[in-house]
Amino acid sequence: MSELLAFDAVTAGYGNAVVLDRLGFSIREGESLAILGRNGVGKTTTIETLMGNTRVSGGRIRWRGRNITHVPAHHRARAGLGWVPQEREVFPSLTVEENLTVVARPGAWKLDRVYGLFPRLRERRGNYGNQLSGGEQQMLAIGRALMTNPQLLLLDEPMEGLAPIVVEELAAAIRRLCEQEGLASIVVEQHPVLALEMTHQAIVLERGTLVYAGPSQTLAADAETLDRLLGVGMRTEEA
Ligand SMILES: Nc1ncnc2c1ncn2[C@@H]1O[C@H](COP(=O)(O)OP(=O)(O)OP(=O)(O)O)[C@@H](O)[C@H]1O
Repeated sequence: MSELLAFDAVTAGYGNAVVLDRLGFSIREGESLAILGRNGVGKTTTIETLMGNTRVSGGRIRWRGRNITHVPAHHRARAGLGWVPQEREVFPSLTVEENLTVVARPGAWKLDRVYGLFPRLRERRGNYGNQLSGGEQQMLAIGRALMTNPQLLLLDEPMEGLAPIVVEELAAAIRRLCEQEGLASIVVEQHPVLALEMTHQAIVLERGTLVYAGPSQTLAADAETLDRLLGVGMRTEEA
């Protein structure tokens, strides 16, 4: 598998405030990566930096081998980055189906395939965005990103505020995307147990710096490291 994305010692932040400090990691095609860390360590800023929304003052971002460090944000989205923002941002006055079709770009992901992944969206196809539950909105937000036929799906805390039963349904869909559909993804998550179950590789940040990188399964089995870096005991954590 060839390399899809690489952060090479990226230093970035907002204005003069530096948040990411020489951050380095990479993702190969078809690979999923969990970005973990406590509150405020720079997880969302990593995604914002990838999307071109921060000020990069050092290092380099490579996308399929090309240096995109200073490529404007709108060009990056078109290059195949499918972002599902934390706020979900579905259009409230469009139906589910309109929300999906309005962003469609050519490729293998079409309405039927999205409905296959999220049967609930098919059932709600005629409902407006503002008539959906939080879980359905999240499914729609992911479905919208898929309709753009991305090469890398970026999920920022997809489970936030959702009921446990919906979390299970979403986690299964995201796992299917990574394992069966072979779509590369980055998952930012507060719940390490869940994130590690959904991904191949994991990194942990502390104050904008990389403090751990390795296979998700290895980290999931390492209760001591999880506790030390993330303050969670695997046995006691509730997903
Ligand atoms: N738009 C912004 N302007 C200035 N500072 C910001 C901005 N967004 C985030 N920050 C700061 O950057 C730091 C990292 O925030 P970030 O949201 O990336 O962390 P995070 O790991 O995603 O946290 P959380 O898990 O709480 O969402 C924080 O100190 C935050 O206050």
